[in-house]
Amino acid sequence: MNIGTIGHVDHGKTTLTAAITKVLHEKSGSGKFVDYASIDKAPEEKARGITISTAHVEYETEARHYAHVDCPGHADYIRNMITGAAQMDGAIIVVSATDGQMPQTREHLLLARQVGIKKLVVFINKVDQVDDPEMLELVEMEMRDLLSTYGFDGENTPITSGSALAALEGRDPKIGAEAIETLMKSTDEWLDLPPRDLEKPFLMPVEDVFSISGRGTVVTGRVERGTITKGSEIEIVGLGSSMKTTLTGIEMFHKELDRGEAGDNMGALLRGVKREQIKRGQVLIFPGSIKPVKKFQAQCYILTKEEGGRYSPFTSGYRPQLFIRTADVTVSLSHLPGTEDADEKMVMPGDSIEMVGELVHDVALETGSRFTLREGGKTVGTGIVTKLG
Ligand SMILES: Nc1nc2c(ncn2[C@@H]2O[C@H](COP(=O)(O)OP(=O)(O)OP(=O)(O)O)[C@@H](O)[C@H]2O)c(=O)[nH]1
Ligand SMILES: [Mg+2]
Repeated sequence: MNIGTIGHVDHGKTTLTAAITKVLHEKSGSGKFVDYASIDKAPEEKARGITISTAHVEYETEARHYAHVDCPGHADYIRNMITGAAQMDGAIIVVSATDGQMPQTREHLLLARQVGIKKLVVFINKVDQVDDPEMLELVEMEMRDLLSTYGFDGENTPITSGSALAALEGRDPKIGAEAIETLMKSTDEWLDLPPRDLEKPFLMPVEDVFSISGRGTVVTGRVERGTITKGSEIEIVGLGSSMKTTLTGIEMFHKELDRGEAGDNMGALLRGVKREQIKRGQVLIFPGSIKPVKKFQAQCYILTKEEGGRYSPFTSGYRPQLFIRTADVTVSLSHLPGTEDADEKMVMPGDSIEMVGELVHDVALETGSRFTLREGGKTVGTGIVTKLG
């Protein structure tokens, strides 16, 4: 399962990450201890044209194997969560007992919600610095309220209090190692495993279309999710046209097969479809599983000029190209309904902002779909769909 630490700057995300690897390693001998310094000098990676620093560590409880992401700074969290550079199926939100919730606590919760994280666990950190038990209760109560405000189950979300630093330094086991064990037990029990790609409805983006004489039309692409068998009904949607047909053949590496699945590069032979009726950018799907749309809302991150993005701000009506899977369609971006001074309000490079998008052709989008915005051959932003229509 993919998880990560999120929360306000300095609240102890990296210390906690190191502490988890230490406590779990010492408890069972599995995994390996990754110290603070090696997590904090996170390597850079490139996702959707944006450079992000993310540290990946792995550890194991009795129940699960976790791949865990920790980012060095707030901007990296924003970019990571919007681009999905490192996916999180669940998260540990870290909040310092000395400060309580802070602006980035709220911002990360909102983003977590928008990227489709359904459940979180809470770690109230630095309890070694708080003597007043009422203070802890207050932080906990406020966190429950805040979780509910952002659409999580505030009432039942497990909250663990402890000290990541004590655990890392091997002292005060009650607030140290034992608290980490309680926290990990709560992640095992509360966070749900995501559905595997294979279990989702079939989807394959159209990369190329060929006409093979005597056989018909073949579409090539990489299956994004689900499985498909020869003879299945499928639907081809997006870019202004949609139709149903039968998949009469599956070909991989010049071999005829009966079945294809997520990750496969395949050629799909389609019954009664002409080459001109299909184009790159459409998707083959399990019939009815996605309705293509023109209008949507999305949380967008606009690159700074240092990141290779725009030098200047833009206003409502800005029209970059939206790239998703193999599709490339012009989109008009505007502020959400009800935004004050929506006509003049500027979006600056470096902003993370929710906007309305209107595409010139419909595209197979879902909440959680990720896309890139480009202009004049360079990436200017990235986004994740939060709402359709
Ligand atoms: N007293 C005390 N200090 C802690 C505890 N956990 C972390 N700290 C200290 O708090 C500071 C920030 O910890 P980090 O783990 O770097 O915090 P972070 O959330 O990763 O910070 P950023 O990545 O910069 O957002 C460091 O000086 C830690 O040693 C704790 O349980 N008790
Ligand atoms: Mg950190």
